[in-house]
Amino acid sequence: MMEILPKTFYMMGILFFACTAFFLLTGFFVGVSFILVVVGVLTFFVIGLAAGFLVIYIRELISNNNRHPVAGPVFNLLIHFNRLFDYQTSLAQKYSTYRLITPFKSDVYTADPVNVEYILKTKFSNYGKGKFNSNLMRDLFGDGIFAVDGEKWHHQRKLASYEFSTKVLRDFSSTVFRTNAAKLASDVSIAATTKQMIDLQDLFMKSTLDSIFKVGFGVELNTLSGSDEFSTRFMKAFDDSNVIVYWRYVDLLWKIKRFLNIGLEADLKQNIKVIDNFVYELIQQKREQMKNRKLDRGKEDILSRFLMESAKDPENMTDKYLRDISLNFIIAGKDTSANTLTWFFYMLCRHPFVQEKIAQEVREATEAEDNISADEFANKLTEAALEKMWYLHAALTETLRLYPAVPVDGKNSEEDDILPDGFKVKKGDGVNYMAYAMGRMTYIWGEDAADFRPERWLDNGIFRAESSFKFTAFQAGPRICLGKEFAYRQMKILASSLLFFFKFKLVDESKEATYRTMFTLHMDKGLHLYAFSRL
Ligand code: HEM
Repeated sequence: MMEILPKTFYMMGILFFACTAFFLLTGFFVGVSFILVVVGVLTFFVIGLAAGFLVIYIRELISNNNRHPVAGPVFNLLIHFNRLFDYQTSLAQKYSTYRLITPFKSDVYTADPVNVEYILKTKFSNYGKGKFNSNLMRDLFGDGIFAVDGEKWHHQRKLASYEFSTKVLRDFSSTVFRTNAAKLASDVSIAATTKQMIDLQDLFMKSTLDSIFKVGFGVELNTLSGSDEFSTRFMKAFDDSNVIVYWRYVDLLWKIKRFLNIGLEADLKQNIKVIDNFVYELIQQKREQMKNRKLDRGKEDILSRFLMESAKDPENMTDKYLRDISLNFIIAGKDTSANTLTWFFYMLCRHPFVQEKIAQEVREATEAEDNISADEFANKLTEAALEKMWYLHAALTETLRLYPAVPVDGKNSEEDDILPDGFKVKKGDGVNYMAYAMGRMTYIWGEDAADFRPERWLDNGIFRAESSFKFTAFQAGPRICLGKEFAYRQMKILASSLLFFFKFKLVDESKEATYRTMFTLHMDKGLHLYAFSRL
């Protein structure tokens, strides 16, 4: 019955379409206007498609094919786009793993740590980014580490892993973070003295962009000082592209719009031009630096390492490939840490007791005096001092549990498979793990899952990590985030500098913060605060 039903509907659809075409053509010959004919044909075409999809949907809904429960059609994502991650959370409360039906395949969404471990580690080779994700991301991410699998991923991962593990990079990055933390504290100090409102998200974005340029590419950017219009344009183009490319997941017509160069796709093209100019200029500058041996740190930054590789293998490591690699590192290094810090300060304003506790911990760990300057204080943020800040570490982790910088992450199934929960996945299905929803599940974190409680991460005052398949903010398995340690160090240095000198309050306590739906969990319209000097 199940096989006959859709075939009958398809036949009816074809018959319906043929009759329509016949009548419209007849109408055309007897003098009905061409526009009417086109509109008529298009209308019936859309109705035909909708009927076809309805058949597929009903079939998936009622068939008992040992597949995950159907939570709805993929169009539900479009309806709930502005609150997408909360919509996914509400579904995950009903089913730990569920499916959304698209016209061509199923998209599986899971919040089950056992399935997550299977996808990200046990059967890693079956769950890559896949063609679907790569095609969608390619215009912006190109062949960078976030968008590729196989040989290209291996190559980039290997070179970057080596770079991240060196002590030189670690020491140099700490120095850069301290310098930027002192700059940030000075900026906030001016706002505190003049009682001006600040957008902390904007300041964090600038600060983390400056850091990734200096550490990753050995280039001074200084967006925090606001002097460079070129980089400000780049940041705006970059954020807007992130939103538009994410929108493609719910826009079935994006390829047609790209072909016709209309709507958001036309905007994306313009934005990518701005981004490309910026990144190619960076690569050019870097080449000059290396040629003239003006590079003070020689081989230690990530871009230099890739440029040296490209000199050995110019055919494969083209400028376009270098552009992709660099851009993916900017995405990785800028938004994730800045967004996490933003939600962290939002949580501290909502929980002033936690804010005070961290300020006290910072004071004790650094043994800093009240009259210290921002630069002197930054120098007190040594590795030893940072290591003593367990409560701060726990509060950042608690923030990432509730507000993971990458709220949902998509893979693709290469072959038919069965997940550990016993349900089937088909070749070509999307398989996503939902870090945002997982952080809110009582079946993972207990009855107080929705509460912000840094204490849940502490055992006798010492930080206790959880399984990376349960706390998935940094992904897990062979593709686990390469910058995790780097990110914690940067976030701890920036947060402790601000909390030592200032107390923060929301400008509007009554307003609940929300996100702008995109790849990263960006706070919509920024984080507007007042800072008050503590000293
Ligand atoms: C709070 C901060 C951060 C969070 C929550 C975070 C989270 C993640 C997540 C979820 C992924 C997997 C993304 C995917 O495959 O689609 C990832 C990958 C990655 N992250 Fe991070 N990240 C953070 C900071 C950083 C920083 C600062 C860097 C570098 C400077 C970095 C470098 C990378 C790289 C290179 C990958 C790709 C790994 C691979 O595919 O093998 N991350 N990160």
